[in-house]
Amino acid sequence: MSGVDSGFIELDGVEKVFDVRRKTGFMKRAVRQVRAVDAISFRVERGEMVGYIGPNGAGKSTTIKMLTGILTPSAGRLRVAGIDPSRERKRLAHRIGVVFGQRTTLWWDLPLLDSYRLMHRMYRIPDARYRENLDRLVELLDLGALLDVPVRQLSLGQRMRGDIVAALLHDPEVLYLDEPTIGLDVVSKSKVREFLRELNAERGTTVLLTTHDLQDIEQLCKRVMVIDHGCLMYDGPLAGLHEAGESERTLVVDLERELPPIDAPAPARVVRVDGPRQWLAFPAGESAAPLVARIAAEYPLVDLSVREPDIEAVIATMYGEQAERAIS
Ligand SMILES: Nc1ncnc2c1ncn2[C@@H]1O[C@H](COP(=O)(O)OP(=O)(O)OP(=O)(O)O)[C@@H](O)[C@H]1O
Repeated sequence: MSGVDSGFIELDGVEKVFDVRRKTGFMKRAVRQVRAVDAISFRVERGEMVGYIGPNGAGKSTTIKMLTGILTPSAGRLRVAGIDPSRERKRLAHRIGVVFGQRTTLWWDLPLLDSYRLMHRMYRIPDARYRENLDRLVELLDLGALLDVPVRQLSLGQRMRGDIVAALLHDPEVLYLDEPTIGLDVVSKSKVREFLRELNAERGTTVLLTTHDLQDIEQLCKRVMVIDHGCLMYDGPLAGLHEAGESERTLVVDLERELPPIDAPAPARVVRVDGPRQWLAFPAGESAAPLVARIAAEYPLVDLSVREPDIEAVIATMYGEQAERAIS
């Protein structure tokens, strides 16, 4: 695939409409159409790591299913590495890896290693490459001690790391991750994120990441796309999304003792005080560092943490603003 403005993943006016049949009476059925993806166009270049986010039912999974060839678009043009996924699903399967956070592609009753052996054969991975990839991935994801454990006995975080290895054994050029950190504890989340960063930096793997956790995006993706009601609402850096959504992060500060509200530089401000604990809201697009430095210098600080806004709230604000602009 060549061409100056051709991306590695390309969508042009892609749509997916589902016919949903509903029983309305004896022998009567009504057909309702659900437009899950509505004329979406974007390009992702080779080696990019992009967040694909949106509220429940927005159309994320439907897009990923079209990108893997599981679903055929109702309209539009879609290419991954120059391949039309729904026409050449098998050929594409050798070039992509998929991880669904909520489901496993591993065999539930088999030890991890047996699942990997099956993938070795299924993907016809050359022996030397399989061995090399397995050794490297197992080491990077710290799974050495778990290879003989049946998948059903693994914790969620271990299973997720096991799934990531499975998705990468055949050296895919592109990896789709659907909620890869959902339900994981802080340590497992950071292991998965660190691994993905390294994979992208060292191997140049193109990554499309679906998540409800804005920290996944913040720590991994320079670019984020927001989809809602099947439409692409935003495509740009995360900071821009925060500006568009005017979202705020919260700095939770624990002081040595109860004190009057902290005198914070605007637009940061105290939004709640409870004994020695105070909550300060500040624009999510800005760094917390200057605010933290000032508080640390002027107040008897014991501890602090930063809370992220949730995606639903950011998108709801974006929507509210668009609706207001449309009315005025
Ligand atoms: N096979 C199907 N038949 C009918 N409607 C469907 C089908 N698959 C998805 N939909 C509908 O299409 C819309 C988009 O669903 P999709 O699963 O792509 O959303 P999502 O963004 O992945 O949501 P979530 O975050 O909840 O996984 C929803 O309204 C959903 O009910």
